[in-house]
Amino acid sequence: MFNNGIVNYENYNNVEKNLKNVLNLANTSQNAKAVEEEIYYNTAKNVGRSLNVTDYNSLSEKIMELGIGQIVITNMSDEKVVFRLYDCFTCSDMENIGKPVCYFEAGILAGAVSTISKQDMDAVEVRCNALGDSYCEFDVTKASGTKKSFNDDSDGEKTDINMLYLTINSLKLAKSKNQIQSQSQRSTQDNKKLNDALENALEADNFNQNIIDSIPNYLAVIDSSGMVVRINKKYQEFLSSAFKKDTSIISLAWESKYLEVLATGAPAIWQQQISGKEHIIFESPILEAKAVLRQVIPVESDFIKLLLDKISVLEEQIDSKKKAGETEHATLHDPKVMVASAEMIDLVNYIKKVAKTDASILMRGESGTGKTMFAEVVHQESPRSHQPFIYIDCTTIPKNFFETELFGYTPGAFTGANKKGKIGKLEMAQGGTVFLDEIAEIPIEIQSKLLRFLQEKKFEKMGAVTTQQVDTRVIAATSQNLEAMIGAGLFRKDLYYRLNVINIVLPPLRERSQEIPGLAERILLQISQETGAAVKKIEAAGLQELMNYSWPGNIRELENLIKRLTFLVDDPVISRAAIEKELNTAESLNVFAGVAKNEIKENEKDLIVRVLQNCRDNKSAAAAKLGITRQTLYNKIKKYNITF
Ligand SMILES: Nc1ncnc2c1ncn2[C@@H]1O[C@H](COP(=O)(O)OP(=O)(O)OP(=O)(O)O)[C@@H](O)[C@H]1O
Repeated sequence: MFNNGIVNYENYNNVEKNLKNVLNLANTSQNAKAVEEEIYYNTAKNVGRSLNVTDYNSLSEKIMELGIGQIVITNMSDEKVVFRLYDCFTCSDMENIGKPVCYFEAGILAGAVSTISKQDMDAVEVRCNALGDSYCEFDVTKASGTKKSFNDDSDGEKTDINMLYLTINSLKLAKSKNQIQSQSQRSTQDNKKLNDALENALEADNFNQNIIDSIPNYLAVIDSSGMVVRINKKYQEFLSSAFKKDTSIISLAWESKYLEVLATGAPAIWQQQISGKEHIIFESPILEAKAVLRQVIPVESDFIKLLLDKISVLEEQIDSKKKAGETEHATLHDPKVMVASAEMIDLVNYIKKVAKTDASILMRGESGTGKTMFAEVVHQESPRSHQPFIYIDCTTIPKNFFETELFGYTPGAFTGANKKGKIGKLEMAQGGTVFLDEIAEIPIEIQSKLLRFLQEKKFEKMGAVTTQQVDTRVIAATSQNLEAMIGAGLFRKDLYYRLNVINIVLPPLRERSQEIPGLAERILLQISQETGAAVKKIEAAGLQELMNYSWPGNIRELENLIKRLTFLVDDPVISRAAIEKELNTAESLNVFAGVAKNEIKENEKDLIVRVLQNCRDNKSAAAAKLGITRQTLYNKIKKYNITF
């Protein structure tokens, strides 16, 4: 037993012993490490089963979604499936240690293939980064019956699944924490995803006390005032006296970073010696509940040692990059694409991975954040890159023309139709990619036809009696709130789910202001390459000014502003004063208006309000600056319920 926050490691061993007993493995001839690997393997196998994947495509997507890596099947028969796993979650950063270590991944694949093939399968890892290979390879074959699993025990299975999900989520959080240079640079999008994942894992079981009790880590929930409002059995066992709900962490003498975690929304992870043994303390936010989930994980198992090794490798990498003062770039085929923050590098690496699949993609983000540019990146990075990429701006197609634009028509399909008929854009892009920009504009009647195309790759031209099949990948983009449109009956839910197989959210520039210096530098370089003039620089205080600005027009607006400044400023260095002036003057509003004219989208209301304020509510002046008619401005004021 312990006090002053000192954890007695013996109890963790007891928990582990119990687990081993459940598995009936403790008395076998296998050594302790093998037993532990077996536990993780079997636990992961049950998770693999519970993924309920029905085919290898969905398995591939699921593996990617869980952040485990990217699988490729290299051999498949009734007896055996061989998987290669790239970017393996466990071992991708490891050096050769002479033995395979990915029993986690092996278990997940074994479980998932068991579900798909409807027979019990086991996986053996034959290649691994930890064996000196550059990827992992798993042979998944019919189970011999020697390995144990929890299949017959549904409660056990559920418990394992929760344990594994929590562990995976913890690892992901720990990993991402260490991959990012500072908390301030941390992507809100990532934070949200990770937080959601954790919350889902918890909420799925209503944070049931039985479940937290079954987790062999010490677990507690701390509320925003520092009260420990929940604690699991394992943790309780370490306290010198019985735990009473709502005890403050100070009185328990726990070192906690709950205040920092709640303030930043980012998890805190550190290592601490407790009772002479190393432990990982991991505190992550449960934002909805304004609470912090604290886990104490003994650093005794090989599993945690592997994690720590990985963390230190990542830390070293980050340090050396910082020292070198480099900005890491994800290499892309298109040199125009600028990626200048850790967050965007992660996103680009993800885009490169999903590009290799055929799944539909939904790009989301405000106008000017790069949806079109990154849709092209997906195409260029995909095996379809030598086939057409066709851009369709759905805002420019009249309602009645959507069907013929997308699907085409046969000769004489309607009065006035072209005698030769018309090939639709989906057919034109055969073998390639169609990018549907502002998909929310597609009328609901056409949405069902598009849905069928996404499901079956089949459609009928207008007026046709035969069905056609074409192999075209669809990428869609929207700056609209599709969920609200579904609620209003304007967008089909099934189409939304179908498109949303892969969801890429491009954050607005104001949320990635640390990218601005890098972006500005590259824009200046690009201008110099285009004009042949010397590359200009921006004064440091000027960059700060750019970083503080809210960029309603995002990167497009930044590009326009910098282009304008390079023409206006003769000096080789663009000063803060020039930037300030440009951001504030009527000219900058005109640039802004140039942006606005093309971008009457989600941030339109904000834009109109700002321009109206700048024009002191003079609607004629505001309409002129926005590049729209007075009547259109009135319509929009009414539409958005703008009051003065
Ligand atoms: N990462 C980037 N690197 C370089 N240029 C970029 C980047 N992201 C966006 N841009 C540039 O910003 C401008 C706007 O990008 P893009 O047209 O792709 O945005 P969008 O989200 O599709 O906008 P809209 O919704 O208005 O169609 C383009 O000129 C594009 O080249």
